[in-house]
Amino acid sequence: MMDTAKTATNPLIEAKNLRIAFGRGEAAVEVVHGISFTLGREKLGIVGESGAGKSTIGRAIMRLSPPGARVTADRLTFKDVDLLKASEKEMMRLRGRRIGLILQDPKYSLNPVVPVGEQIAETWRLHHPGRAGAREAAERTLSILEAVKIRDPRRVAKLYPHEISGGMGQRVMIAMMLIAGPDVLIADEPTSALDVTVRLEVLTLLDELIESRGLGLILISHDLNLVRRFCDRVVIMYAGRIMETLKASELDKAEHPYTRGLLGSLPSIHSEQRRLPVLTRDPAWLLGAGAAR
Ligand SMILES: Nc1ncnc2c1ncn2[C@@H]1O[C@H](COP(=O)(O)OP(=O)(O)OP(=O)(O)O)[C@@H](O)[C@H]1O
Repeated sequence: MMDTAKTATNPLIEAKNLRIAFGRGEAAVEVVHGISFTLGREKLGIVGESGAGKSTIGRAIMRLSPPGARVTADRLTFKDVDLLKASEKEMMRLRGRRIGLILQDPKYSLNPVVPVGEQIAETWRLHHPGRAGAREAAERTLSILEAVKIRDPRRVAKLYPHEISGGMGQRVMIAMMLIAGPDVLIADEPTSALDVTVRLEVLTLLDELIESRGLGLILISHDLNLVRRFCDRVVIMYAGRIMETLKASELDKAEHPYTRGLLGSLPSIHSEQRRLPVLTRDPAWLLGAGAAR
């Protein structure tokens, strides 16, 4: 599948033949098998079952792969920065500042002993060292809390992470990522821990912020239904390979058997007739069916 002109001309992130393996020498196991995709100023979903390699890809882009991981690619870039070759100092500037990461549970990302407002203000100061005034940081914090639609931001800013709900925690995380002024957000199952109503609220907010600020979003999820609703394009992954890349609006027309299987697993009045295919063989056989790399 060809990329749209929007993403092909000026990608924010480009991965070409990205491979990720864990372990060394003969014991090395490749879990991402040479995948390629681009991200423009758009919402790109990466969907697949557990173990497909989605989170591993997100971490490789941030260069936060665990020790023992080997990441290689013909190209892995953020704008003109080579993410495989950039110095650690450059990566520290990129992370948080230009590429924000939102994980499933804000409890693991927030410092439990610091009020949330202070953590957001600290992020602002870290990324704007020349303008480090405490007053400006506090004002920016209140205005970003308002932007993520937190009511009574002055009160909330003083709360500790354990005093806020899961949905509020994700709003705080989004605020903390946005205050740095990034180009790209990577959200890895950002709403999986939330109940349905709050999930929709948080995704709608994320959607509005991405659109109004013209950012690129990679939304990593096992939930095709959610991704098709919020994303412009969808990368369908299975066992470390991209089966197919499609516009979300074209998902219904997908011909690839794996995508059709995933679609079939969505609840419908005919759901008893629609089953996920059981993939017992190497998924390479599926690649013949019109898959993008
Ligand atoms: N640190 C690691 N060491 C060895 N193998 C790993 C490591 N991290 C991930 N893997 C393996 O890489 C593969 C991809 O895992 P990954 O977490 O990226 O999948 P995922 O699609 O994000 O799944 P989930 O939705 O369950 O998070 C899996 O087979 C997993 O066991």
